[in-house]
Amino acid sequence: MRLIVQKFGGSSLRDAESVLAAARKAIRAKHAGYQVIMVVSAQGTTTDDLIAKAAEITATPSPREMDVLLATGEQVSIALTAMAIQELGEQAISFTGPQVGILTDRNHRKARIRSIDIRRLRAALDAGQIVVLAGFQGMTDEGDITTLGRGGSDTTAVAVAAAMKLAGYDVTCEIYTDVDGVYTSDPRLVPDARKMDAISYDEMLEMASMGAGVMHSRSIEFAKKYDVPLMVRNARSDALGTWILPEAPWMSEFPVCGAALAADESRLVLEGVPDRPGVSHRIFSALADANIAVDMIAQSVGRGGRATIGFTVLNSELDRTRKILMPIVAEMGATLLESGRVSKVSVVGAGMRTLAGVAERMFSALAQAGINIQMITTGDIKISVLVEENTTAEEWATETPSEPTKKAHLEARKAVVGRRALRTVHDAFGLALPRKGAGVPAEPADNGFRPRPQPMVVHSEADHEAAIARLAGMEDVLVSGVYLNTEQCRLTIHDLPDRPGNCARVFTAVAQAGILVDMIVQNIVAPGRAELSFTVTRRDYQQALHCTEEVLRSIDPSCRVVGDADIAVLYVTGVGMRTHTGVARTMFGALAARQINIHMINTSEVCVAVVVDQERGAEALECLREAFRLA
Ligand SMILES: Nc1ncnc2c1ncn2[C@@H]1O[C@H](COP(=O)(O)OP(=O)(O)O)[C@@H](O)[C@H]1O
Ligand SMILES: N[C@@H](CC(=O)OP(=O)(O)O)C(=O)O
Repeated sequence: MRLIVQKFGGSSLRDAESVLAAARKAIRAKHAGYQVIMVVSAQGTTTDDLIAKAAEITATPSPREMDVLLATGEQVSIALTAMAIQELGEQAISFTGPQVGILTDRNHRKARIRSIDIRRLRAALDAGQIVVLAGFQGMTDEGDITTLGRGGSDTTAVAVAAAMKLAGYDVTCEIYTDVDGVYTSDPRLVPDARKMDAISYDEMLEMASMGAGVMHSRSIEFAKKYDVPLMVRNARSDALGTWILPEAPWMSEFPVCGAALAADESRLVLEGVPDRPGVSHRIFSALADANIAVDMIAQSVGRGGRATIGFTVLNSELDRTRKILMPIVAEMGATLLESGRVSKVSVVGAGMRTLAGVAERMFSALAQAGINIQMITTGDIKISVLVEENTTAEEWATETPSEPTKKAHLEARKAVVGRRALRTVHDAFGLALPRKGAGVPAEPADNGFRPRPQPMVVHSEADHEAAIARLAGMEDVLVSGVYLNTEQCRLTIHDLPDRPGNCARVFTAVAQAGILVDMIVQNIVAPGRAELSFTVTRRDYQQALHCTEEVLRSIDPSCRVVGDADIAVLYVTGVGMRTHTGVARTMFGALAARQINIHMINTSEVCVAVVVDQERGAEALECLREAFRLA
């Protein structure tokens, strides 16, 4: 049986008229021959309003009671939506998450789904009902209500779609929102952003985790893991939206497919950390134990037995992070420093793996716009930079919109430097121009429904079986591989003056020599001085050293580059690598247990990479395979 799961976000359920419009879409799908499950969020800004109500009572609400409170928003929506469908003459039934057995762990406010019991959903569908299910919520084994983290209704929708797919349904999942699809950047912040026709799971995963709030990143993990056909589209039109697909060859033709801004992170710097095995593990496992996801990590190359580690966490986790790290920092004889407000701007694209010059283009554009970069990290298919927000309250006060707006969108508007940086990189990569995948005029809607283009990656039977076996722990992390690369060499520039344009000059010189740079880590290690490390292939090593030395002479003769040809890079790949705090913990823990020192770290949603001494590379590979139970 063909089943469609339609998720409607709060922005598409603001008022009675939009609830009725959503109901009509579901009815139309049913009349087109589909069974329909609607997953709905709380109306408009309800969740923000509920959080504000709690804040009027207490600054430290109990997480359990917060979940009881927040889950009410979605309960209002399911009842109203079911009534709307009935009013329009169709049968509908509403369910909360607990009513259909959405079981989660006990992490209130950011619970992860463990399993879904689809029996009640199936019975209602078989009885001809349109099912209206509350997004964002579940319950623990003990029957306590939990919520899945902000934006979590997307995850409910895709998880339900995945569960139904594994039960044999032919499923498509549509995410209805207030824009036409996934754009090259947030269209509220970049007016000339373009709608994409398709984007790969990995690209969307990185975009979402880098701040593209149109999708909840964990929902993409499910879609990728269970190969759920997924389209983001507009609740107010029939135009085809954006397919989220397995990667297709044409996607690598462009170095960058999109750019994103995150304005809700804080940067912390640990200075004078002992440079020895186990230290990263000690720090990041303490945060992982408290379920704090660390975003960018830039660990500088140690000097004199001490290293600097810079990293970012969500603003909402700052106090907890500080509290956890204080005793550890004191014990290590290190110092914990905090930056002021920062914004993170990232570019994402599958083509980055093979096309040279992406870093150069990004950094040059920012330098030309006079924007200084505080920190840089790269992933397999993304580059992120951190910029300082030095704006005054008056600068952003004028930006406050008149209509009720989600707090997350207001935060992004306050990021004056971040927005300027976002537009700058969007322009630098020509993302506003028509191109394959983002520029073909919208096709006429085919009654609003259209099967997904053929997946370009064929999944083996074994993958399928493995996926089914994992349904019991639906949101358990899926580490798919560990790889060793001994063909990379590292270059480190010490004491690079921290001024706009210096990174750009280094990477321009390297790109002009046609050299592809892999990992990049930049960190401010002393006032006014940055440390910049990057890796290139062995073949390009001598030439990269030579051009870097040359360009440094013109930047500042006192700074120098040090090369290391005896390194090994280890990559752990999969989905949800960053948000599942346990991945970094397992990885750093396994290396620490073998006394293998980590020289560089890079994290992204699809890959965690570390640099170790080459002579320990094979051993590190073996111990990580063991740690992640990979044959
Ligand atoms: N790359 C992007 N493409 C489209 N929209 C984006 C992107 N990045 C951020 N957004 C923002 O996401 C918003 C939709 O998310 P949200 O307001 O949470 O909707 P919903 O209530 O439907 O979940 C859009 O209005 C847009 O401003
Ligand atoms: N209502 C929840 C869950 C959600 O997913 O909402 P939306 O689909 O409107 O982003 C929130 O605001 O976080």
